[in-house]
Amino acid sequence: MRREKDFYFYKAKKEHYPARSVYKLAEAQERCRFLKPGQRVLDLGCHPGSWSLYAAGVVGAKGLVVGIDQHHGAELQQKSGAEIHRLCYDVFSPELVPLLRHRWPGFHVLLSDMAPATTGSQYADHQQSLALCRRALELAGQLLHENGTFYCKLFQGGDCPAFLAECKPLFTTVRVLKPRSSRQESREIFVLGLGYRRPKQQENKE
Ligand SMILES: C[S@@+](CC[C@H](N)C(=O)[O-])C[C@H]1O[C@@H](n2cnc3c(N)ncnc32)[C@H](O)[C@@H]1O
Repeated sequence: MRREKDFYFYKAKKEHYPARSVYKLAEAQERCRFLKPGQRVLDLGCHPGSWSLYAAGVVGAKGLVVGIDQHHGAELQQKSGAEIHRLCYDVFSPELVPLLRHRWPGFHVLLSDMAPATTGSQYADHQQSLALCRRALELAGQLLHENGTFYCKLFQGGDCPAFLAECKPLFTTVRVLKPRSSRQESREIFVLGLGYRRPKQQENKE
């Protein structure tokens, strides 16, 4: 689908972000203030790097951003903010969690802007997006600190309520956001989980 260069495209260019998608995180942050100085942030599907750059600016020099994407990306140009580590992995790789756990003691915020390659079938795109969201939620269970935040893109479809029902017991608050910068015709929405609560069973196992 051909994309019009709109207000957010030019704003991103002016503000030196590689993609207009940055405002889908920035708007959520302006509304809910979940990114805080000093936090460690895991950014799934980070390429080309706008969310990582934005998060690095908010968490600042004492924080850290780890971006994961199946595509290699060019080094990000940063003037200040947290150090950004980019790792080239498929999020379904079994090596990912041991590697992250070895290098960092968990994360305060897990972001996922992961999107499947769209097929033209709304049903197939929804199911593939849902698989990525479920993997992000699974990784949250393994890597997110108690009381942490989850912010995840989902292509809408019939199984949205089921996914929200899976999120609800794991967070104090679950909200669905549709930022203004997300195109009206796009089926994407964003699920925000605040206050991660590790399930009791999992607590006992660890
Ligand atoms: C919309 S882009 C992310 C844009 C990014 N948030 C930014 O602002 O620059 C979606 C990304 O998800 C990545 N992705 C999709 N499936 C993935 C997977 N299984 N593992 C890792 N990355 C994946 C894609 O490679 C793509 O770069």
